[in-house]
Amino acid sequence: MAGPKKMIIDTDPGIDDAMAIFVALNSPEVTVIGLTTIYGNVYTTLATRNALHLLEVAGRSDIPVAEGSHVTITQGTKLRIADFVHGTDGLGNQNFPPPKGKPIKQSAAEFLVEQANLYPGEVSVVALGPLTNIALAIQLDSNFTKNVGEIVILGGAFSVNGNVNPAAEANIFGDPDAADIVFTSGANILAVGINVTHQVVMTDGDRDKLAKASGKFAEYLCKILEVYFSYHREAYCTKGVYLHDPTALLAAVHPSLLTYTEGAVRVQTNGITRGLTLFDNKQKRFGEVTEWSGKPSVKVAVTVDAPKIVKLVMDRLMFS
Ligand SMILES: O=c1[nH]cnc2c1ncn2[C@@H]1O[C@H](CO)[C@@H](O)[C@H]1O
Repeated sequence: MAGPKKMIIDTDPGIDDAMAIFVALNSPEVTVIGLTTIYGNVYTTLATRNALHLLEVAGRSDIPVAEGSHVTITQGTKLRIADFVHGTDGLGNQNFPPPKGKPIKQSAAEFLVEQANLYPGEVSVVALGPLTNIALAIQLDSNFTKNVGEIVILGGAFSVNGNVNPAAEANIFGDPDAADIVFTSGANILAVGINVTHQVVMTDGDRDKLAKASGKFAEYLCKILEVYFSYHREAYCTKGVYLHDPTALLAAVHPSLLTYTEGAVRVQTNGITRGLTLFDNKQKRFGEVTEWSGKPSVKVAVTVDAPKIVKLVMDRLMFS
């Protein structure tokens, strides 16, 4: 029998990132072998600080944190930071003390390449932010796409509106050029877009249950969740929050909870639809060569067993 799946979480914590990291740390099916950091919900420096902090909260400072890129793959420095979703500190404006730990010397891309080389075919990368680090790993080592077991991407809006604007989902919008490199790289990819994660909602009632639980993850999350809930009330008029990152994480742990389709995905890199993810469903055999022709297929999630995902998230956050 194979042991637990080795997992690297590329993350921009982020309130739903914190939930996903805690779920992973409480999932016996996986061993988290490292966190790599990226901008998105916060700038990369703060993402690193938050990643170290969350591991300290969990009592898992043994897990290495490798800092990722501070700029996009095209050296862009005008980043879109979603602090209005997560608070200016990324973790619900709680002013937590700085972590004691430090990131390792390797960059995120170097760490990803090293671990994929060390355990060929065994490492699952769960990418919860813009895809810059993953694209850098692909550029750093031409064998990375073969060595990495799978890349589960939280990102894209497949046949639905985005959440940055009608075209684009936040993680893909964060670095569309990197996303296009990753989607066309030939790696074993599963994309979990907001067409799926918007079906997975933690309700106000679930949050009340979490508040009554005594586990350390539940206790911590109840301190930081309010900012995320109030953003959803205002932006979406929902009585609850979307479980984006935990859903992608659990897609790596229990793939049978989702269904998916396969085909090439390209990302629009400029214009008003910058960040748009476009999937070729192969229902038409095009007479001409297109920008999708000959590109490797990826898996794109289509349906999700939302009640089971919510239950797993709740169980793993309440009993810790
Ligand atoms: O409305 C939004 N704008 C920007 N980012 C968002 C929004 N809602 C959630 N996220 C963040 O982006 C990823 C999903 O697209 C999630 O990681 C979530 O934390």
